[in-house]
Amino acid sequence: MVFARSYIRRSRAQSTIHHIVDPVAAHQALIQNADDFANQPASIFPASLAVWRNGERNYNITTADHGPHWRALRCNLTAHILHPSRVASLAPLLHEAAQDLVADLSARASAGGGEVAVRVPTNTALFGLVTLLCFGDMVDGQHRRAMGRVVRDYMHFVGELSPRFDGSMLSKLVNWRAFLRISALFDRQAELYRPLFAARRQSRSKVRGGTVHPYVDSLLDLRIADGDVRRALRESEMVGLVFEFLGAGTGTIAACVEWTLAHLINQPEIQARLRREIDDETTHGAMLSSKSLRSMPYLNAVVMESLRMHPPVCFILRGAHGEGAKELVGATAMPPDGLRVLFNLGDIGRDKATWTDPDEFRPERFLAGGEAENVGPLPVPKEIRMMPFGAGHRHCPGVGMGMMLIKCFLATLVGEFDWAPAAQDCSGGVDVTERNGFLKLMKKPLSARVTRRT
Ligand code: HEM
Repeated sequence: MVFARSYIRRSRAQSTIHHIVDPVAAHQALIQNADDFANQPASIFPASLAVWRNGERNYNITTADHGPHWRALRCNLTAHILHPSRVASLAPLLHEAAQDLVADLSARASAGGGEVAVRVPTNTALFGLVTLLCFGDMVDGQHRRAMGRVVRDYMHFVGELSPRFDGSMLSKLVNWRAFLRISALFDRQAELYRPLFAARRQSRSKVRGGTVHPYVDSLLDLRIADGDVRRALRESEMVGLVFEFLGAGTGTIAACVEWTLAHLINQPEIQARLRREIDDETTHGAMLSSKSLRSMPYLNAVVMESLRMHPPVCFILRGAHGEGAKELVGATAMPPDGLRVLFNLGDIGRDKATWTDPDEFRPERFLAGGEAENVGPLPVPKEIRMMPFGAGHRHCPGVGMGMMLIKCFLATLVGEFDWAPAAQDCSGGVDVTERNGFLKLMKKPLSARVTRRT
């Protein structure tokens, strides 16, 4: 009986989630008390799903505890594929992927009377690019589509499950079907990636004349400390890391592109101003270098405003320890696994005390003289005003590549097409209602009327 009562108390404390919805509290937690807020809670979804059936933990960077193992994995990513010099040299590949998307949208528009759905083709183009960055050019179309389906289904099921899952045992039992489905997807990814690991182990042929250094090569070469020895990564660890890479670099960017186009359709004067900047920077259809993409202030302002209003990752969940954390969230006890603290990135970006008319899409606020002139994609140590890429020790390592991809795709799409509402949206404008799941997506996926510019 005593055991039962203490178990109930413990599981209640563990399933309580403390919500942080304003930038000041987020700053106190993630910057001022960064060490206390450096982990994901061990027991909660999706970390709990990271345990394979054989009991081996499927660590990736997101689920690894703050410490030497996490540092080694994260440094491997940032020192190789995400190193700023490598990212800058990828401009031709990004241009190629964006041009493939233009061709795909043109074909779809011709077949669809001038109207296109944006989400699926954008995701497809991005997935092709991240697959190339991950494995090189040995993945054929069929294999790539199968991998894309697994990533998409995973995000769908996790998005469905997240709102009704609180990490408790009861919740696991109630949702056992969803757990089995997700577990089957883990098995499927392993099946799909293993032959590619083997092929890359056998031959390290140059990819695109040496411009691309596949992520998987760096994983094969990596040696991590394990007790007294240094060892190679296990295949199951590589599967988790590859899956993280493919997922992180696709849906988030596609979501931001879709949200931004929706606002540009609703506010044609902003679309026209952005197009003028693009036309001034490049001749029609020519490649934009990474330097050009960085030096277009209005493009940057449009992307920042979109990320402020609709951060593609809706929430960050942290497992917090320490007295500072307890005080900050007003908890009376510290559960053995730590406190669960959820940061709502959407609410933080629309905080009324921080932003003027936060629900208005107004890119000008990010230009010189605007209220957010100095705000960048990552918070500065002094304050947080928005945090679409997170903050603190675990901020997104893909911020540089993410910003460059979003800008490249948007500049290409706005330079190549005029964007107008689809027939169904002509009177009321595009509906920008949000749906929070694994990602913050448009509740009604964007369809638009596109006209190719000549
Ligand atoms: C628009 C694009 C992207 C957005 C909005 C985004 C957003 C985020 C956010 C909010 C986090 C959690 C940060 C935190 O806990 O403080 C995160 C983590 C992460 N992101 Fe991104 N991300 C994007 C693109 C990318 C790309 C392109 C990659 C790599 C290819 C990437 C890899 C990761 C990884 C590995 C983590 C885990 C970091 C850790 O726990 O140490 N992301 N991202």
